[in-house]
Amino acid sequence: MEAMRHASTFLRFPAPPDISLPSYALVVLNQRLPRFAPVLWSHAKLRVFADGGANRVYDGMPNLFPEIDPMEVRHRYKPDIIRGDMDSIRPEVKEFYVNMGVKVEDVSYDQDTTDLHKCVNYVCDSMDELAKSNLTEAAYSSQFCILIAGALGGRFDHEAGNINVLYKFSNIRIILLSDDCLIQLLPKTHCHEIHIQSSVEGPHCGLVPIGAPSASTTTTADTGMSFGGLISTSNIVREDTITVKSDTDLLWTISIKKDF
Ligand SMILES: Nc1ncnc2c1ncn2[C@@H]1O[C@H](COP(=O)(O)OP(=O)(O)OP(=O)(O)O)[C@@H](O)[C@H]1O
Ligand SMILES: Cc1ncc(C[n+]2csc(CCO)c2C)c(N)n1
Repeated sequence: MEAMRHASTFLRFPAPPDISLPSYALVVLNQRLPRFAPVLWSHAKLRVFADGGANRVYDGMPNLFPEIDPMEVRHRYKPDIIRGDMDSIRPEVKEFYVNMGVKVEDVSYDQDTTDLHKCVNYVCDSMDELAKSNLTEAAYSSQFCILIAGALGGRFDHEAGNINVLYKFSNIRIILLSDDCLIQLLPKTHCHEIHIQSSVEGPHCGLVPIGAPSASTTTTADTGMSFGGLISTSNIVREDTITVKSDTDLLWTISIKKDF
C-alpha cells in the first residue's frame, strides 16, 4: 500500500530552503484569525474568504502589523473571492472588497451546506482548471492541499460542521487550523507517514476514530479504538516521523507551538 506523506512545512517561516512547500489554497473562516495567517497567505495559490471570514481579515490583519497603516494592510491582503450565504459579512467590509474588484458570490440558495463546504467546492473547481493547464493529475492530487484558517474554537456546531467537511471531501487533503492546533483526516486507504516539524508543532497529539470504530490501528503498537471506548488523546510526540495505518479513517491532531 502506497504511503501518504504529511509535513506541516507551510507553518515554517522562513520556508525551509531544502524542502518544497505543497501547493495549497487558503480559506479564512469567521473565527479568530491565527497569528501566523500572513505566513499561510504568502505562499497560497488561491485565497478565499468564507462570508464572515472577510470581517476577520479586515479587522484582524492590521492588528498583526501595528506599525503599518490599517488600510494599507487591508489592501495588501486581497482575496481571490468571498463566498457564502452572506449573512455575516458587514456591509462596510463587503463594500471595501467590492471596491477593490473582489468577486463576492452569494450562494445562500443552498441551505444544506455550510459556507466552508461552499468554499471548498469553489477551490476544487478552480484547482481542476489549474490542474488541467499546469500539472499532471498525479502530481496535483499528491501535492495539493487546502488550509482552513479559523476552523476551531467558539461554537461546537461550527467545529463539528468543519470536521464533517474533512469526511465529505476525504479524497482531498484538507487541514483545519487554529492558533492552537491542526486537524486532518488520515484515510484508511493509505498508510501515513507524518514528518513532525518540531520547530512549529507538537508535542501534544491525538488520533481520533470519529466515523467508525477501528479494530486495528498501528503506530508504535497495535490497538483497537472507538469513540465511546478508547481514543488516543493527550499523547506526546516522541519521534520525528510517525507512521499510522488503520482499518478506519482517523483524525490526526497535533498542537501548534505558541512561540514560533
Ligand atoms: N466559532 C466557530 N468555530 C469554528 N468555525 C466557525 C465558527 N464560526 C464560523 N465558523 C466557520 O466559518 C464559516 C463562515 O462563518 P459565518 O459566521 O459567516 O457562517 P454562517 O453560515 O453565517 O454561520 P451561522 O450558523 O452563524 O449562520 C462557517 O461556515 C464555519 O465553517
Ligand atoms: C438537518 C439540517 N440541519 C440544519 C440545517 C441548516 N443548515 C445547514 S448548513 C446551513 C447553511 C449555513 O450557512 C444551514 C442553514 C439543514 N439544512 N439541515
